Amino acid sequence: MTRVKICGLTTEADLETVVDAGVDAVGIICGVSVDTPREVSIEQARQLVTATPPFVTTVLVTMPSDPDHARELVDAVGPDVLQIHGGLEPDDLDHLRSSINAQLLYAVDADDATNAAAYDDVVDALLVDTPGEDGGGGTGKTHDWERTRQAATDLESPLILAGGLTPDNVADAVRTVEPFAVDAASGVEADDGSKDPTAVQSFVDRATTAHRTVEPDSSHLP
Ligand SMILES: O=C(O)c1ccccc1N[C@@H]1O[C@H](COP(=O)(O)O)[C@@H](O)[C@H]1O
Repeated sequence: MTRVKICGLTTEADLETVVDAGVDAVGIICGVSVDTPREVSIEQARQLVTATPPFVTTVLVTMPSDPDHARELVDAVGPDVLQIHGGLEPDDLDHLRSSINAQLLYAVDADDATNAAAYDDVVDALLVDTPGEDGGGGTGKTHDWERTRQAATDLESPLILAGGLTPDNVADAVRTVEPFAVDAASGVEADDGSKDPTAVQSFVDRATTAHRTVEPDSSHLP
């Protein structure tokens, strides 16, 4: 079954919303070089990680200036997984992975998914996203899922599909790409930026049942 991560929690109310909906992982954004309403302070990130119940994976999403910066954030926040967006080289990630007490996930640009192979051996999972020009995520933009599916066939690492996923398109995305997991930030938010309970529940339900959903057969209709 496809796993679900919901990203960009900023409050304990968001945490409760997504945990109640049955997510597998929660994303907390801290230390990014782009302007985003989803970024929290190190202290808030640590509190959200601490408040997360057992059996829910905590993911620290960051854009470190260098591997030392990433290590400091992991030590301060204590997540289960570190998700890196931005320009670290495979060698940097290889060293980083062996020196942190967390698994490592690297976000690759869907426009450059062939580049993912260079990172395949040095991370625990690859996330394919539709980043902005500044390299950050949370753009709410989808990409060519067929191309991502093709790129994924050559990869050993579990693939996490991100970029513009919503309750309306996630089932189609799962059936097209067949990812290990899906990840959404902006597509499940209310107007005030909080995680919308109805949208989050619908996203989880549709992502996890996508392969069971049979499209209505209209071939017999005139
Ligand atoms: O969400 C952000 O603001 C963000 C900022 C900087 C790096 C990553 C960010 N979010 C990640 O972007 C993708 C997809 O977001 P969306 O669903 O298109 O809004 C997701 O992996 C988030 O973890």
